[in-house]
Amino acid sequence: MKIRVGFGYDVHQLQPDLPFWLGGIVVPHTHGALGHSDADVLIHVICDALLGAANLRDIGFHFPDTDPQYKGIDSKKLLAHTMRLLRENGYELGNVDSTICLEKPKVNPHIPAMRTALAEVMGVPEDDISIKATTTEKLGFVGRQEGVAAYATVLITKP
Ligand SMILES: Nc1ccn([C@@H]2O[C@H](COP(=O)(O)O)[C@@H](O)[C@H]2O)c(=O)n1
Ligand SMILES: C[C@@]1(CO)OP(=O)(O)OP(=O)(O)OC[C@H]1O
Repeated sequence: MKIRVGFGYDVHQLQPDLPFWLGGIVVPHTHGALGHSDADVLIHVICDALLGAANLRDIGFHFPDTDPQYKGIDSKKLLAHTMRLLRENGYELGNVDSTICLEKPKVNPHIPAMRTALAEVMGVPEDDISIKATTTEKLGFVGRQEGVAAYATVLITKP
């Protein structure tokens, strides 16, 4: 069996009065993430980690932010498409581990709903998706609440 790993990193600005899409759900907050899509930074890093693991370039290659068809798109659709690409190339997901870097709000109460949403889109058990969160102790752009960052690592397998 072939086993490969992939890694993803992404950042989005936070702006007032936008819906805060994160992990496939809307997290109640005064600010939301700004992007060409719905700016779901957690989904974007999972897509990038999956694409990287299969050596299939990155999210901007498959879904360019110059293409109007992706304007405001629900990132769950990008994740579903990424999983199709992965499976077409003979891979299946082993597991995802991820970290959201965000000063406020606390996202811990929302992590179960994010795992449920992502597992459904990806067609995998919830147990295969780990989501963690950390502040940056008020340091940097995350600490100043100017942005949200995320990291993901995935393992994929091919029989
Ligand atoms: N936006 C966040 C940030 C953190 N958490 C949870 O709080 C714990 C402590 O965070 P520190 O940055 O102070 O280490 C962290 O382990 C998370 O469980 C959160 O829910 N939402
Ligand atoms: C998802 C895409 C496409 O709508 O747009 P953004 O929401 O700006 O996200 P980013 O992670 O900057 O890059 C990928 C883009 O191509």
